[in-house]
Amino acid sequence: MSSRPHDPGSIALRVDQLSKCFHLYAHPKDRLKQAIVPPLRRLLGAQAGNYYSEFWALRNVSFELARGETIGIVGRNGSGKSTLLQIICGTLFPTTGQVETYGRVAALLELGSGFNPAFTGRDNIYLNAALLGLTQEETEARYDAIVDFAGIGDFIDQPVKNYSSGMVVRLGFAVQAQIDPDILVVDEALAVGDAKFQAKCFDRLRALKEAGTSIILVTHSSEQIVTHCSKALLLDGGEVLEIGEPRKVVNRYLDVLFGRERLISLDTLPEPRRESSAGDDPELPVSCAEDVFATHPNHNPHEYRWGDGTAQILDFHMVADGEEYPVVVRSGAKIRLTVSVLFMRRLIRPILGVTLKTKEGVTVYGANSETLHVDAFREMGEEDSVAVVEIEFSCALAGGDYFISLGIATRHGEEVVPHDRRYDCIHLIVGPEARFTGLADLGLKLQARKVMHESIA
Ligand SMILES: Nc1ncnc2c1ncn2[C@@H]1O[C@H](COP(=O)(O)OP(=O)(O)OP(=O)(O)O)[C@@H](O)[C@H]1O
Repeated sequence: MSSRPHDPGSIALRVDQLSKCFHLYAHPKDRLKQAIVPPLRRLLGAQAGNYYSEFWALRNVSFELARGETIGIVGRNGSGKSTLLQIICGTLFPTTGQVETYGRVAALLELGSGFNPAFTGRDNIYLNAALLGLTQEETEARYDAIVDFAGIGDFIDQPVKNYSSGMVVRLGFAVQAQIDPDILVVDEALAVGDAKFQAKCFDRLRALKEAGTSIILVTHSSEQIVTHCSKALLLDGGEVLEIGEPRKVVNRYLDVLFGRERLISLDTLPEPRRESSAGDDPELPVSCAEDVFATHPNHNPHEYRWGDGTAQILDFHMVADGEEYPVVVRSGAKIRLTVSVLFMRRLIRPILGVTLKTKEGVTVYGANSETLHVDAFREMGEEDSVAVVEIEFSCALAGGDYFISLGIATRHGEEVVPHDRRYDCIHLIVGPEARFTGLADLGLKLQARKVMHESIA
């Protein structure tokens, strides 16, 4: 681990081939044996065995972070996120590999990290700031801003042990974020604060980023990753599974969380059998025999598709205000989507899901045939049959780009088995709309009436 005051160009952090091995002891006494026996045996020239088993929490992790860049780190519980952060912050040593940081590193790692519970909030501010390398004068200059940001009122003169967990996080974030660090590490701690405080923290993170601070954000929230990060890294079993564009990494993370991992990719999905008993019905706007999904204008060529292929979403037809496959949709238009699903094998109680997201990946709406209690769809799934599904919704959205995802899955107990997931497969462009601001049209009604002075009297 090395920390340098000047950055070579624009790099704030370089993690190179980082690995961390923990020694696990089956019994506490094995730790003592390990400290004594192997060194003795080696001294006597004998072969020395070990009393522990090795556990690699991180393996060959490499990435770089530029100045002003925000990286989101995601992964299941136990995937190695905290271990990585601790090594970056210098509180844990790597087994092999290197971390180079350029400038002052501040970290909000866990509740109250760095706080002495017996001291008051005020004392802890000075203590923490000193640990982060600030002089007494520098801390005094920032003191009011820190207290103001934390917003914990008179509690600032109480010992930290009397604080609620939310108050500890507030003070912790206030100190770390007001000292203008070069690298700020935020580990899930923000999840403890209330929504208003979280919004305030993200405003502060935005200001820091603009001033050149690089941020490492560990969170289980996919939305935070796509909204706040310029890139993301997915850890699984201590290894980097994916790094790059946040939306892509988050999609992969969702696979890992909900889908047992990607089973069959788009390129290797088995060809639908053309002799499907359903055949093609000229009365239907969608094909029931061939996968022609990608031939339509609204198809997104960058869709992310995976599943085990035992059911396949073959085709879609979209109409908005009577126009087929519209280039631009009017805000408020009625959209009708017809989708065909081919069951290659018998599936019990299939579920069809629909999600609509902004281009940044924020979910606007999501529902499926189970949550909507569409009993008719539960009965589908006979081998070689095709289900044709009609979906209708009102496009009450602000102008902009949106993506629709479709998915077909079944449930085996708690586990969801994905058969064909087509993330972001349909691109929807909503035309500009001046009636409202924000994301969705809630149909707000505003009425006014004039009340004359006489009628008040
Ligand atoms: N000191 C330790 N000794 C032994 N094993 C450890 C130690 N610290 C962490 N581990 C193990 O290393 C793995 C990675 O742990 P880590 O806390 O980094 O995961 P994480 O991704 O942060 O998980 P979470 O999302 O639950 O916080 C886990 O299997 C954990 O049990």
